[in-house]
Amino acid sequence: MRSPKDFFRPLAVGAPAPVREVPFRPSRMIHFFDPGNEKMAAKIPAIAPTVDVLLGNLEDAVAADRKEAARSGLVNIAKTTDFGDTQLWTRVNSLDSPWALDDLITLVTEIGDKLDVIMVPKVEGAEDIHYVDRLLAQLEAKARIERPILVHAILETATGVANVEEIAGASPRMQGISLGPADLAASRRMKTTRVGGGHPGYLVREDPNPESAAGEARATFQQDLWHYTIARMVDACAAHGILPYYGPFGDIRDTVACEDQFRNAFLLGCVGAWSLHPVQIEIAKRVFSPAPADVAWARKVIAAMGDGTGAVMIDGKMQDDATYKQCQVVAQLADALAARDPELADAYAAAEKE
Ligand SMILES: CC(=O)SCCNC(=O)CCNC(=O)[C@H](O)C(C)(C)COP(=O)(O)OP(=O)(O)OC[C@H]1O[C@@H](n2cnc3c(N)ncnc32)[C@H](O)[C@@H]1OP(=O)(O)O
Ligand SMILES: CC(=O)C(=O)O
Ligand SMILES: [Mg+2]
Repeated sequence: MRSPKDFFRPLAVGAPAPVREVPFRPSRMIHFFDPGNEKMAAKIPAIAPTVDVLLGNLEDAVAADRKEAARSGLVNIAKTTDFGDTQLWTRVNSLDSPWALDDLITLVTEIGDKLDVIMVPKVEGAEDIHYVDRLLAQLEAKARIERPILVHAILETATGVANVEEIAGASPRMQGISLGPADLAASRRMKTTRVGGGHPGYLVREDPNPESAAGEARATFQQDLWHYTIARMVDACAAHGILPYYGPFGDIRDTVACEDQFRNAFLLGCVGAWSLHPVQIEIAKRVFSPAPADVAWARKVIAAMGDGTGAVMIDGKMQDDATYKQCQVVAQLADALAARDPELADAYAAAEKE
């Protein structure tokens, strides 16, 4: 294990210095597209200003015989598109695949200056991040990249979940972690056949009422299959100063359940989710932007609390140091999003005047 003193030393001569803090950049939706699919790729310049992150996907959902087309398509799009202040990420193939090495070599040397984050699938432990970390440093040095490319891990194997804390802290490059519910379900041998979301069979049932007739219907309540993993991922990320994300919701037509799943993740601490289809962009934007009324309330509490100590009553609710800190989380997120999103800035300003 490296000495803590060496943690922030570049891993190759000529590589840029690692970041000491992960910059918070809005990333409410990570919009996936297949760069080798001409129809999808043609839409990217128009989609770019509407999303926080565009991600050129090279892994699952790209057929084996289209891997090279996806890789070269991404190089071409990155070189020819003006992304404004929208981030460009990629998801490379898994480290045990025949494509991962060429993905990393090609992308960093050709478009490394355009890439903000590389998402690594099926990360199982710190050793996977260490491998990518050193290789990226060598490639950055070779390509004379001036700022480090960050790394995002997908949590999608049982072993990865067991090691999530060490993954989160494996490198100063670690930007965040996304839940990968589809591969994780397979890895855990769950008996689902979906990409994220709930399942009607995973439920609790109210107790029988001894006063009622036998056979009377008893209410059931569907439970969240992902609660444990998301909460664990959020804690690991918060402990290491990196960002947690819900991943994909595969039932594209069920926009209501998608919104619910995204909101559960938002309330538990996630900063964004993946959009697989254009219809999911607005859902993520709505859910991962704090509601104007909540922001106005947070600012009211902060103003009333002064230095944050003591206890006060506001509208019948006790406020103290801990609610003050929660309100700061909401207000700081709102400030960061409003700086990027003028419509949201207007909505926040209007709510404060009410
Ligand atoms: C478990 C995981 O790993 S999840 C991550 C991997 N999966 C992905 O990345 C999937 C990305 N999304 C997709 O491939 C597609 O959205 C699909 C296959 C789910 C649905 O695609 P379609 O059947 O074409 O959907 P639909 O007909 O509604 O598309 C409408 C239009 O939006 C376009 N479109 C669909 N998805 C996207 C996208 N993600 N980005 C940009 N444009 C898109 C389509 O090309 C189509 O264009 P057209 O009107 O010019 O024909
Ligand atoms: C996100 C992803 O890759 C999965 O759910 O498997
Ligand atoms: Mg997966």
